Amino acid sequence: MACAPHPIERDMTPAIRKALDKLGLLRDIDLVLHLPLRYEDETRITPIASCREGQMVQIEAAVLNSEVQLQPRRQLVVTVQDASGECQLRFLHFYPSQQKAMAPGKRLRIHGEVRGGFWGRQMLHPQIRKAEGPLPAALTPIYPISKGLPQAYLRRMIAVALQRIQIEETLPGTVLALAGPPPIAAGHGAAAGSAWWPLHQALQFLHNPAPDVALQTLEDHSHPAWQRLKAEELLAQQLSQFKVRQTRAGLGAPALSPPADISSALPLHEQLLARLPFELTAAQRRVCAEIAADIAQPRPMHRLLQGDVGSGKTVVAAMAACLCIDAGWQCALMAPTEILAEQHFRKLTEWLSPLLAEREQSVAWLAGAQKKKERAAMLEAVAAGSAMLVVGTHAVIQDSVEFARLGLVLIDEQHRFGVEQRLSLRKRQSTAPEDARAHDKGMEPHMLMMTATPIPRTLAMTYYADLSVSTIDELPPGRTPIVTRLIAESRRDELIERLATQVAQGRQAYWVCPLIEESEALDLSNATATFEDLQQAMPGARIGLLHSRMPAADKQAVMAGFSAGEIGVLVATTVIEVGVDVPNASVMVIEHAERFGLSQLHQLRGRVGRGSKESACILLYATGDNGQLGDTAKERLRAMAQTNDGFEIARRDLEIRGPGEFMGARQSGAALLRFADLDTDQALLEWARQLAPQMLRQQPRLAELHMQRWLGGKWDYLKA
Ligand SMILES: Nc1ncnc2c1ncn2[C@@H]1O[C@H](COP(=O)(O)OP(=O)(O)OP(=O)(O)O)[C@@H](O)[C@H]1O
Repeated sequence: MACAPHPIERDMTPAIRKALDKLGLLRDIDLVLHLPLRYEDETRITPIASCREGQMVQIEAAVLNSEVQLQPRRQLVVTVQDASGECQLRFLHFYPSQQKAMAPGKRLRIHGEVRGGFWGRQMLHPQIRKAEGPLPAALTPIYPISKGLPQAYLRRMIAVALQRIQIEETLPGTVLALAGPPPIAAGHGAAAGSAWWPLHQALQFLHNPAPDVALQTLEDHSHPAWQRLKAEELLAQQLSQFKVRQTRAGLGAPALSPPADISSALPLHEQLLARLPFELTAAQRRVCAEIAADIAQPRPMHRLLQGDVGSGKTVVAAMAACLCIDAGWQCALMAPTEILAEQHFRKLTEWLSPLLAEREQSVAWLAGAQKKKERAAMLEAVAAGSAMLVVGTHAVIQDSVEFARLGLVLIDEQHRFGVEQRLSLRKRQSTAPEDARAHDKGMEPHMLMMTATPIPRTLAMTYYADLSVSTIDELPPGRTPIVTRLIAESRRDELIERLATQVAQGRQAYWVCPLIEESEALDLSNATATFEDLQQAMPGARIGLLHSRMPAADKQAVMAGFSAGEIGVLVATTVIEVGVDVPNASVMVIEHAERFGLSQLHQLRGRVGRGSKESACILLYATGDNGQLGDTAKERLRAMAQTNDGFEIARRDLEIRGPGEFMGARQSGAALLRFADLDTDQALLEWARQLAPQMLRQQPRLAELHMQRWLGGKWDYLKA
């Protein structure tokens, strides 16, 4: 949908444009669907004498006095007065311009939370405006914003968009006429109204609610206007899921079962089993059988393989690749980072290359940083069909890669790839021109996505059309549980001393430095500083440094040195987060652990405890100015120390972060739920589930419009 120029675009700075882009606010419809996080009541003035402690209020008062105090710390203290009394405003950070705006004699409208104090009523960092013009008639919406985008500017943009947009109803007339939203589950807010609110009215209301509304119903999203919006969103998501399902039902896939007249003595997967230095666990055998049965069908498999860190997913992937190759089809494995892809490549080549070589077949490697000549040779082998297994990063799915007969795609850590990349790989079909292979055309490869971050079943079902799930719920034998300890940053020196002793005894350790959002440079300096510190503190040990900006060859060299046991301590940014497998490493130190998400900490911790050695994970945490760690941060870190179970950690992570963040939805662009909540809105979800297939059949135009509206560009993509 083209976007007409916005009337206030002339004041748009590049920073604002960037922020709007980041928030996906490109069309009028995106703006009107960008709903407030909360509201402030600026419609009335409360006399100072009636303000109660803890209340959010707006007062109108004149400045009596304004001074910068230096004790107990530097702050601006402003005393204001109305006809009923006085109040003190305190600002710990302030600009000279603010000081000027609050000079004695100025009349101000002041919005903030009232606190009691030794000197009477106070407000800390209230919002200040000049006392002029009439009071607004509606509550003031506070929107989610991004750096560079002022609230007031966004508010103006949304107001203009609301004025000029024509919103066509997409709920079928019969639905709107017959019944209202399903009742809200007990304990989740007020009951909804009895009829559906028209969409236009619901949007107008949510952007400008009348001041007499019960604020609670806006905050807990139980208001009928919110119900309408959540219903819309869930319907769009269900429509897209059913649509994808419909499309997929019509697709074929190669039935990957071994040919009856197999000439070699043993099928490839049995040869692999015979070569492995270990036996498969019962859980690994079970999931292998599930996958084998599924890819033997002539319709595309769409399966998630989940297993805790270190549960042995790689060998299952290798077994699946063997089945595919035995059936005469190629297999591709894609990993999100070069380190991880490289490690898979090394392992799979070690396991499979000798076996494939006997059949004049090979394993190919494709990555971004690759010599032209090598890449060309690989591409040729892939196109000719002699490279039966292709391993790499997203370079595997570039247009220049043509497979002769792609039968199976394995995606590691699927939630790190965008939905576009996944779909683009799925669309890879046989390009062979010969008639003999004409039947391969129009077929989709089977897909197996692997993850160590288990996705709760209901969530998976809601986000992915007909996804089957295989779970490895058992760790290989002989693992000793990892002991996790929380240590305050103030004890860093003590920790380094102990680590030095352990490294001298032949133990290997990772030392992970935190990711500081939006500042790769800072990340780097952190890791480099730690690297230098450790070098000084442990003159006897070899310390390695690994970060994402290093040239691929250097990364490989460092990883190889660590794998071979030559490097004692590997200082790294989170590039090692997923999948790195060095069984001898037995200590993991995570600096600023409080900045990581739970699943990420679990992934990092999973880099140790892979051998039979006793392993330890040290979560180094920094405390705030007051010497304390915040409650949520503490709760998170304690959860890590309490359990080694990835499923339990995923459950707690989901509780803390909500499904969108948890699924890595920001990057994935998956049909996201911004407003609805899968826990509290189950009745609405059920309603949408029932309506979606019916609407696709009976009102395809409305269904299409509805998806366009909610999913925009993402929907164009899913449709393709
Ligand atoms: N059945 C088994 N018995 C013994 N060792 C095994 C078994 N299966 C796998 N392993 C070994 O366990 C280690 C972990 O396996 P793998 O790297 O496949 O785990 P993963 O599930 O991919 O973990 P992550 O999610 O952390 O990448 C490897 O060194 C692998 O060789």
